[in-house]
Amino acid sequence: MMQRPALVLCDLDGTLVDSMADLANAVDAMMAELELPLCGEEKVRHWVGNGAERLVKRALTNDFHAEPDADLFAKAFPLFVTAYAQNNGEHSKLYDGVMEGLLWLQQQGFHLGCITNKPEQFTLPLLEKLDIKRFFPLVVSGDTLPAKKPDPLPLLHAAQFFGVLPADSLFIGDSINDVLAARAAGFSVICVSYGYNHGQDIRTANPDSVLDSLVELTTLSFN
Ligand SMILES: O=C(O)COP(=O)(O)O
Ligand SMILES: [Mg+2]
Repeated sequence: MMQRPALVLCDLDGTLVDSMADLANAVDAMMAELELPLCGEEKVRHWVGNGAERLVKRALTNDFHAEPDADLFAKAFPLFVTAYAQNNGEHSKLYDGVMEGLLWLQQQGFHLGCITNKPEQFTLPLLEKLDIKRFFPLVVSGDTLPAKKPDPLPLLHAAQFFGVLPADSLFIGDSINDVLAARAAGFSVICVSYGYNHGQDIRTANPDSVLDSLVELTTLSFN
């Protein structure tokens, strides 16, 4: 049984929102403009999770870790930003159970925040469009602070913002980056089974618990 948290932070892409179609379309709009081979949703799905710059680098190199030519990246990145600014939210939707889960978290009286590696210019319109911005008094995006997940900084910042100890805090995410950030920050961590974890089963990252839907939050019992 998990200790009752005072603060619950939620990841965005792959946890609350299925944003894959829009992300993949924006990546492929960039690739098309560069006259490079299109990537498609299946590859892009495995590349999401470390922010927009890393996503673009993975697309340009067709590799998870490689660095593209600096001039190519400098040309490509603004193309991605323009394309995603245009289609952000077009085909993105909340996963089943998210609204019920968020309403329950709110009813419990937990402090709530959203911590994403997505750049702020995309995060805020997407939260607004899907009508979930209202749940989160604090939103920390990938470029809000000097470091993003898997660095613990955004989580520690949120704990400090609300005046809550990390030991009384819970992170809900979908990827190894979320688990690593939560562990480094001293948070508990619950993961969803359906998100984007670079093609790996999130159970291999050993979160405290795995849920198939956020509606299952309503059945958790806390100490
Ligand atoms: O933009 C990304 O790489 C993923 O964002 P997330 O942290 O909301 O999953
Ligand atoms: Mg995610």
